[in-house]
Amino acid sequence: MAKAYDHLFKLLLIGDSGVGKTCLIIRLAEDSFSSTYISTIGIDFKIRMVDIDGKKIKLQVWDTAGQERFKTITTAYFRGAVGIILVYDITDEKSFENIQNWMKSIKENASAGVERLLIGNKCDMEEKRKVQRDAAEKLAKEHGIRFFETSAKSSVNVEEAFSTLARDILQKSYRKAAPSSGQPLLEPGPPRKTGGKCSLV
Ligand SMILES: Nc1nc2c(ncn2[C@@H]2O[C@H](COP(=O)(O)OP(=O)(O)OP(=O)(O)O)[C@@H](O)[C@H]2O)c(=O)[nH]1
Repeated sequence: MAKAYDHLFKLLLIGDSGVGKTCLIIRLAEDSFSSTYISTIGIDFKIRMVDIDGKKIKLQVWDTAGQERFKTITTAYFRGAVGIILVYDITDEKSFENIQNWMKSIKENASAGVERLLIGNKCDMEEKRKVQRDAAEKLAKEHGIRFFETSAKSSVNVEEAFSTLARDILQKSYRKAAPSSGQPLLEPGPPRKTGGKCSLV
């Protein structure tokens, strides 16, 4: 029987409580949204298949609890992830400031070559914006990672963010498999600058 997928990528979403991690995963896996807030207890995951450059990728997306009291449990899952998405809420300055702490936590707990991506969620709430796009772009650049503004509610950039991360991981795995060539074996993905535009801005 043919294998159902070519690669399995374990991804992890981290960020303060209430920024929309669960909603982003539900948008990705089920294409739905609920405004009822049920804080995640511990950790959970959902599956989504994506097709990247003709490869079937099974994304196993882990949802962590943002609350401080679950930190010991959630950081234990960092090590197994090949990709980590750091999420803040564009209407919540504190959640953006805390991205630095989440970065530190990745350094302390995740595997060395883990691929990271920054998301500013809730970009449908432009009138309540507290975090300017420029500031987030600058932070992403400093860390050499990509940045997207998303809305789990309005389904803006959610697919794009996850697909881009999956593509970057895939490219990296091919480079690793053929280190002597120094070239990716697949077509290169989009340019490495920060990407994504909240179309509702
Ligand atoms: N307007 C708007 N609200 C959102 C969006 N994403 C999430 N929310 C709302 O924000 C609240 C928190 O969302 P969750 O996805 O539960 O947040 P979380 O980051 O998983 O929170 P913890 O589980 O406590 O870590 C809920 O009321 C959601 O409906 C979005 O893109 N736009």
